[in-house]
Amino acid sequence: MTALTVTDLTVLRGECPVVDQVSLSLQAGEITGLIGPNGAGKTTLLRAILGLQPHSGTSSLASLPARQRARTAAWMPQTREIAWPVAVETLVMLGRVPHLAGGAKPSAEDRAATARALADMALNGFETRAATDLSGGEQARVLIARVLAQETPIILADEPIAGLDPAFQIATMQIFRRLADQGKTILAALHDLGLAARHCTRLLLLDKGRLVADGPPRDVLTPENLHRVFGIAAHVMETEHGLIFQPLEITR
Ligand SMILES: Nc1ncnc2c1ncn2[C@@H]1O[C@H](COP(=O)(O)OP(=O)(O)OP(=O)(O)O)[C@@H](O)[C@H]1O
Repeated sequence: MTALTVTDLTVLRGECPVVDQVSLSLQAGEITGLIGPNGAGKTTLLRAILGLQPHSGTSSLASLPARQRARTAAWMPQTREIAWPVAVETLVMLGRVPHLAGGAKPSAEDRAATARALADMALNGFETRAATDLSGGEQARVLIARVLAQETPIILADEPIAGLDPAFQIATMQIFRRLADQGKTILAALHDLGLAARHCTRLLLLDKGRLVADGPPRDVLTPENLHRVFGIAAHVMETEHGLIFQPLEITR
């Protein structure tokens, strides 16, 4: 089942397209990594897909009314600023806002979804702590928990594992995988090509705003693409643990 359709999406900064006629569709059950070098347009593309960025072309998500969009897609931005010393549980509960009728108090289901999300990110015991007092990685886990609590069919995340230690990076990718196996659709911008290779079912490779490759990780992480787009060579190997990717050297 198609969960998201994007057609000819273009974002201009001045005269210059930073997202250039991107078309794609994502299916339910896919965990897709959006990869590309710094400045390739990953954040801009995700924001345009969500309707947060002026664009031409169409995104099936951007065209939804705001409340329906918030019930359809959860968004984890790259900037992780938590402005207020709000309790962790309260912050995660904010993910339930799209599900509440105006002015309504959280229901038992809202509390259960919040508890599940806190447990998924190993935040039991953190509930009453001020989110601003946590470490950077702990704050990232709180913000992922808020996304999980939203329980939307689609999750868009910009560098969700940046700043997490290796165990939480793997745990987060495994949670995304579990959600995809339940029929949800995950699109995450990722710089760690090793985790992208191992955990994503599909990779979208963006270069200078253009989608230059789209397919299973082994078909996208080719020596040609790695040299042309990232300027690196890497060791890519099928193993019993899945595809292993190790960057080796700069090629230009
Ligand atoms: N507010 C802005 N004004 C002008 N140009 C911008 C603005 N935000 C981003 N850009 C430019 O748009 C291009 C794409 O930026 P974007 O943040 O989407 O890239 P990215 O692939 O997410 O990069 P990174 O991996 O470094 O996070 C870059 O050249 C960037 O300099």
